[in-house]
Amino acid sequence: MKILSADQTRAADQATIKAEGIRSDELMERAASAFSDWLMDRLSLLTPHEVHIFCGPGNNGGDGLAVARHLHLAGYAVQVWLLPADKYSPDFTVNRQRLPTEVLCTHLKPKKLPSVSPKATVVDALFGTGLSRPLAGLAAEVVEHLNDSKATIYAIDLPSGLFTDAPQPSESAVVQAQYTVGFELPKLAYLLPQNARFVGEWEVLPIGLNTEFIHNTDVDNHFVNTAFLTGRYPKRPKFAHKGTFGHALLLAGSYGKVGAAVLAARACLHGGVGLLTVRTPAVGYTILQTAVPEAMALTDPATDFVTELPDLKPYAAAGIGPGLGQEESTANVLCQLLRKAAEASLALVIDADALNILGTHRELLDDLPPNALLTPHPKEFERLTEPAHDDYHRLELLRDFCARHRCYCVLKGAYTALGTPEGPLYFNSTGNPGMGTGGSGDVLTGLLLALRADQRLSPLDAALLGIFAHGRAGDLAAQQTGEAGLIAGDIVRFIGPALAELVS
Ligand SMILES: NC(=O)C1=CN([C@@H]2O[C@H](COP(=O)(O)OP(=O)(O)OC[C@H]3O[C@@H](n4cnc5c(N)ncnc54)[C@H](O)[C@@H]3O)[C@@H](O)[C@H]2O)[C@@H](O)CC1
Ligand SMILES: [K+]
Repeated sequence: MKILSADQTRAADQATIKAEGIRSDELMERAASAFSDWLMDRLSLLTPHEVHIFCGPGNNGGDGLAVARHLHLAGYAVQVWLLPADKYSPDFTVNRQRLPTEVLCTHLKPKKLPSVSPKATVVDALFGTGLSRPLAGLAAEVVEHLNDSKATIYAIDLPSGLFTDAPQPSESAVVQAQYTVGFELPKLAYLLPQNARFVGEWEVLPIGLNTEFIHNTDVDNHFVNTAFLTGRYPKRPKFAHKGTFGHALLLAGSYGKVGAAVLAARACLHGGVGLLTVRTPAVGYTILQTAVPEAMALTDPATDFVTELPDLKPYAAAGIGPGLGQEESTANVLCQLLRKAAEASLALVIDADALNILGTHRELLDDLPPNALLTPHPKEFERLTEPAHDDYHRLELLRDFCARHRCYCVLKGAYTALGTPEGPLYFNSTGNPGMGTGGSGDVLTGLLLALRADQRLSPLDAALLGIFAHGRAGDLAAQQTGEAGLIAGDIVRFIGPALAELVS
């Protein structure tokens, strides 16, 4: 799914209105009735509900007024509260006139705000994508009042006070919604950790925005769901052989961290690789041969950490990092690998300690071969770039980093973001908090290594599929283990089923 900016959303509205020959209030009616149906599915008519709808002067307020009418006609006890303004949008005015006279509709006054019980349902329709500056005065007072009320707040399109595409000043007033319900496509603001306490859970409802306009619009950000991946992971051909799926080399493990190599190796095998060879220090030999008999062990001469790069000729892809340690001779191995990878046409996946080595030897970043795939979490990423002021800044750093080094970079988080050399970012939709557990990243590295070795997949598709399947495997595993009980090995067990769902 494309993620549109506020300006692009406005243009999509206009394109829809023009293409279908409808009035703008008819499009608003679609949005309002979709929201009302969604809300009424959650509110039972049997329990009396105090529903307060707070409306601003623009089309977000217009949506709120139309929702008030729908709920009233369905039998809910609704009260509307209007934010006074010099000017109201035309569609606000249309819906103000359409509101049945029995619905109580009151202008808000400073220092005399209505009492809202903690049991009440509040619809926040103060401001949406038209917010042009942080809230102040009465609007800010209303927002603080709603946040203090402890009522359940449902925000239409955006929690009021939150910008669509940029950070707002840290002290500004923003509604803390339990649910945010948008239209047609998700917004960037929904996906960032710093906005989680405002956005709450979110959902988007279809309202039939013009598909041709959306198709022809170039965007900076995409949201990756199952539909987005359709056609990217082909069925394994009947006459396929080990070569089709590639021979991967995994450089991983050091004394005390051979488990990371085991997890990555298992994930790689379950990710469908043709052949896997693992380079570990000698201390890993017995462990690996016992725990992962399907992999070949290519033991380093040193006992406790990897010191020598093997011949790269046999391999289609190499993964380096899980449990590797940061010894100087290991750093040399990484350095040689980077220098030789391009010549050997080797796809690279770089994780964990290999990223930390890059962080302390930043000059090595200039040697990254084209299309290398890096998988840092935010702290590791900042070691490669600079500290970010906020989540939006971090995404800009990601975009710049990938463009400068012609690489793919997976910034791990709740909505993991994939940066690409071409510029667009791709936000993943699978995964759960149970996956914040030791070894989860090693599993991702192994899976990505398998998909980068698969000769049928482009670097972009391999990365998108791997990130999505990793999260989905975690979701499938959590259904059995619960989130707290989930360990990295459980994710591995569900890689196969997660990938199977993506075959198309
Ligand atoms: N495709 C869509 O997404 C659709 C969107 N609609 C709704 O339309 C909304 C956008 O409507 P608008 O563009 O009218 O914008 P808003 O309703 O978000 O707000 C615009 C109004 O607020 C004022 N304003 C902006 N910042 C302010 C501030 N800090 N303090 C006080 N006043 C401020 C502006 O002067 C203007 O009057 C969306 O968020 C959505 O709810 C729907 O009606 C139709 C379909
Ligand atoms: K709102």
